Amino acid sequence: MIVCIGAFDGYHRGHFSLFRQAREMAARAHTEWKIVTFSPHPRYVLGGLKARLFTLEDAAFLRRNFDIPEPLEIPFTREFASTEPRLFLDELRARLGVTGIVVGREFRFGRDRSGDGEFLARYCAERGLELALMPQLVMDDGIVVSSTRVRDMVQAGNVDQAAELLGYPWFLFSEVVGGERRGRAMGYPTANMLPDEKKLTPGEGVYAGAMWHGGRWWPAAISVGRNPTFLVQGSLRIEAHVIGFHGDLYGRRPLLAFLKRLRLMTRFSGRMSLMKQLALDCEETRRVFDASRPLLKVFHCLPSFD
Ligand SMILES: Cc1cc2nc3c(=O)[nH]c(=O)nc-3n(C[C@H](O)[C@H](O)[C@H](O)COP(=O)(O)O)c2cc1C
Ligand SMILES: Nc1ncnc2c1ncn2[C@@H]1O[C@H](COP(=O)(O)OP(=O)(O)O)[C@@H](O)[C@H]1O
Repeated sequence: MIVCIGAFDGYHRGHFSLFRQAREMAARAHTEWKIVTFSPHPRYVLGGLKARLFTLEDAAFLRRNFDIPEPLEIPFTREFASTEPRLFLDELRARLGVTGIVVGREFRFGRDRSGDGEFLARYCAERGLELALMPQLVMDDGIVVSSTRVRDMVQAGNVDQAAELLGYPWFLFSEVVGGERRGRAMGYPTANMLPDEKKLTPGEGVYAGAMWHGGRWWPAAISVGRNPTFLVQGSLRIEAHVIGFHGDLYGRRPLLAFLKRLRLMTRFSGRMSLMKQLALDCEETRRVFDASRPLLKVFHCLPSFD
């Protein structure tokens, strides 16, 4: 068994290069490969990580889509974090029959983060295990691909940049719940997406996006904000006007993909000026949606209903 060890908050282009390597090593050795990961996310337990890029449901969808085998999820606690690296690997070998290891070069694990590349090289050489220490992937513009970087981009509203690092648009699955029913009266009904507190929220603003519903993609103009035109201290909401759609979404759990931020949230003088702007937002959303069709094709394993 070839194991690919890491924290994995969803999967980005850097992870995919690790998986390619693991797949190749497994094929050469006529064996299988598997991700070994930790749950909850180590940085959530040790501090620093408040919200994830992707929920466990999102990650399961990504694995189906990208043909990634079911991972081994090791319960992560503070005690576990101080396991001797050698002990951790001895147990993993006994459990899975490990013949090779693939990790990112910057990966550290175990007591005092002493399980580093140097340790792994020694451990593997002494036991005849194959080891691949993969360098961090760097984009053409010099940006280093990492989950932290993608999280920062999504939180800053730079979802188009995030998509470049991920290899697919950042998305969420969430239940559609009722709102104040103002949208319909303006001619722009919006599906209110129930936020998941474990998942991060994109920066406030208006986005061009796409919703997968009823077996097809729809262009969706998305608002992430507190409805400042109508409310003084509204709560943060994610809502999507699905362009060209007429029907009921309450109680559904569609996938909403974020393609590009179009503008910041604005407090308009009234509903007429907001409606004028919404028409422009929808026009721009259609344009971005049409240009993003190749990116959406990356998702080829979508549910036929939701
Ligand atoms: C594409 C889009 C852009 C929006 N932009 C703004 C905005 O700039 N300012 C604002 O106050 N509300 C904005 N909204 C939110 C509307 O105020 C909100 O959809 C409306 O109040 C309906 O609320 P309801 O779902 O509770 O009926 C936007 C909504 C959409 C779909
Ligand atoms: N094109 C559309 N985009 C989004 N939701 C739509 C659309 N057409 C119909 N709907 C339905 O209308 C609801 C939103 O209407 P809206 O008046 O904004 O009500 P609410 O305030 O309850 O969200 C959605 O949840 C969905 O069921």
